[in-house]
Amino acid sequence: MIEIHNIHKSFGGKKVLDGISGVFETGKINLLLGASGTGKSVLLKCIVGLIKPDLGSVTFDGTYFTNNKLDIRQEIRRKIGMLFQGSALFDSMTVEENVDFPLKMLTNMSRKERIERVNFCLKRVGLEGANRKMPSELSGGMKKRVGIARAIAPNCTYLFCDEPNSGLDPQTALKIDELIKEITEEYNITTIIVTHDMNSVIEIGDKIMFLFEGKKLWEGTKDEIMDTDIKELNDFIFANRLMRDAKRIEEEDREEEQEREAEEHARLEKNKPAG
Ligand SMILES: Nc1ncnc2c1ncn2[C@@H]1O[C@H](COP(=O)(O)OP(=O)(O)OP(=O)(O)O)[C@@H](O)[C@H]1O
Repeated sequence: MIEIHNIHKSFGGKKVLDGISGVFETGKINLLLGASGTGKSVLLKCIVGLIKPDLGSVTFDGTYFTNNKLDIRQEIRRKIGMLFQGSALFDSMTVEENVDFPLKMLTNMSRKERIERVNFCLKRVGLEGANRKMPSELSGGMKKRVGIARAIAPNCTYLFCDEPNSGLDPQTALKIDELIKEITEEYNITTIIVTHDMNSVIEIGDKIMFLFEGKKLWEGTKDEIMDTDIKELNDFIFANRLMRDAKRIEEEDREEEQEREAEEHARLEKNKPAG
């Protein structure tokens, strides 16, 4: 579990994060949702320690991270896997070398053990045998898979993904979402995904935190998100026509159900034996 408390961050007098607190649960997909420029990526970077918050703290499974001693921060960092926007593979390295990279940097594994681990991770993301390929030979979806294999290679406890779907067609995006969800549940990882994709919310969002202009305006589950009365959140969700249609259909179904129940009730009342 990751806990953040009262995170503030400004750049040159411009407030980007304004006192954000919350909990990200283990074995769950935790989404940071919000429009462009609302501070999602900055919050993610504050959590992993790439940006130092001006105020506030982050705790990983009870261990204080922000401003803690370097060796403790490094120990936590070793447990973090990152999937960057655009995959960020090393173009001059093969797939195998890309996935092996964090193992070389972060573990004392022998070469044989590392290659076994690389092969295991490639198989897990559906890329068995792609070891010798170069990133330039891969599709966008395959690159994301290599990025996921690289992120989980050192047995990460925490997984951070910055818009893992960007640039993918809807079908491939769904497959990548499902893969991240499966891996999260299988290895009991605390996963945080930055997104503005409502499809991801509906498909895999166990817990959602909605940011607006640097503030947390709402948090809840995907089943609750369609029924809030927060204007900014509704404007965000229903800017998407498919979401408006989904909401309309849900409301029509609910009305039909209520009518059916009322008719059934009236029928039972009518047929009640007198006295
Ligand atoms: N290093 C930085 N220096 C100055 N300003 C920054 C820096 N990083 C981010 N910002 C500003 O902080 C604000 C929030 O940026 P952030 O990247 O977190 O938005 P976002 O919600 O992730 O948007 P998107 O969905 O477009 O990626 C933006 O106005 C951005 O210009």
